[in-house]
Amino acid sequence: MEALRVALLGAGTVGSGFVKLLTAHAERLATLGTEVRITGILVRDPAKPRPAWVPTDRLTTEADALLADADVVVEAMGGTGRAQELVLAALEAGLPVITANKALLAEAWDALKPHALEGLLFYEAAVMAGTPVIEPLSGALRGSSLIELHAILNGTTNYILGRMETGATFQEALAEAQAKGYAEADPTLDVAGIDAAHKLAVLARLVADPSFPWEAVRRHTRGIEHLTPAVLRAARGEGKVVRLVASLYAQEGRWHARVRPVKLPQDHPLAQASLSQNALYFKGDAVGAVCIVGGGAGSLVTASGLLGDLYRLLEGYPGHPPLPAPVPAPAIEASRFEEV
Ligand SMILES: NC(=O)C1=CN([C@@H]2O[C@H](COP(=O)(O)OP(=O)(O)OC[C@H]3O[C@@H](n4cnc5c(N)ncnc54)[C@H](OP(=O)(O)O)[C@@H]3O)[C@@H](O)[C@H]2O)C=CC1
Ligand SMILES: N[C@@H](CC=O)C(=O)O
Repeated sequence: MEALRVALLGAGTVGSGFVKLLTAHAERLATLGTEVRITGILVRDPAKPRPAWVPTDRLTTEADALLADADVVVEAMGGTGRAQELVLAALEAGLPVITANKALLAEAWDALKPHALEGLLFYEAAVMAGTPVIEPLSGALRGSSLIELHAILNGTTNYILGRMETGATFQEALAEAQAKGYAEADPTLDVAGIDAAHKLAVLARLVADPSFPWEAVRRHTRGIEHLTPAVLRAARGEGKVVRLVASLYAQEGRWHARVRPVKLPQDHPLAQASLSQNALYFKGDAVGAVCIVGGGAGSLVTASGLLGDLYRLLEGYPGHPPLPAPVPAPAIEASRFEEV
């Protein structure tokens, strides 16, 4: 049986979940004729306590040696600093990279895009965790041109808003989301809308424009820091819920991206996403409306997306390709939501 050497970058919430799932899938993976072996796990502090199933003898701080001994890199470190250096080094050496890091994908796209076009970059877990959106948007839904897309893309803020509706304060709800492993290492990225904006930038390159600039999303991003239980109660009184919604729509002949809290009718498809769940509403010219709802954050939910990509790689499929060319912005008025 062939061996596939995996270099895992990170053993935090997502990385440790990946180790657990990979172990559970060892036999099924072997039926594909490959023994998948984690050769090392890059961390900052090997002495930190880890879940029992993380093999502490494989923890390392030696990134170069780890990459030199790998067939594939699974990146669950986060950030745009060291993660960017290592991911680019791996890609430039021709190694496939599976990543959950939407900040990197959003902000370092110019450097990553040529490798994505080569089929080396797999990133299902980066948007809506293990709930599939990258694969349908870069595959089956290419048969339709985008009319508009609206999505709840951040589990932490959706959890906070849901918990505030049932009596928690903002700070209590945020602390719970952190304890459950939903929040970013810096939770400002969640509550200020930046994490949702990162994910929207990733989606925009799959459905609107392969070079959609990160800055065009970031400068139209607002978070949920100003929301209070009283605001959420008032919305309920109108039959609405307040949610952080990321939108991509056409106006005056070009694509626009927005992330902001809006009032949604309680029966809107996006409002079906509860607590840490996410939801995506895609309207295409031929397929019509498609809605995908599921887990959007957390250890195993995200690790499932990483492992799904590993299966994709082992089955011989390339990574997720951006659009080959921009989709013309249609002259159709998009849905409007009331901002809060
Ligand atoms: N949490 C979630 O629900 C989801 C997270 N993601 C993404 O997955 C990635 C990881 O998130 P998460 O697991 O929550 O983050 P954590 O902070 O829990 O884990 C990060 C891991 O990376 C290691 N690490 C970070 N920086 C360095 C560095 N410079 N050198 C070596 N090791 C480093 C840390 O080491 P050490 O343990 O020693 O500190 C830790 O093991 C991020 O990109 C995040 O956005 C995506 C979807 C969902
Ligand atoms: N912090 C993120 C984690 C998943 O991407 C979120 O809350 O959605």
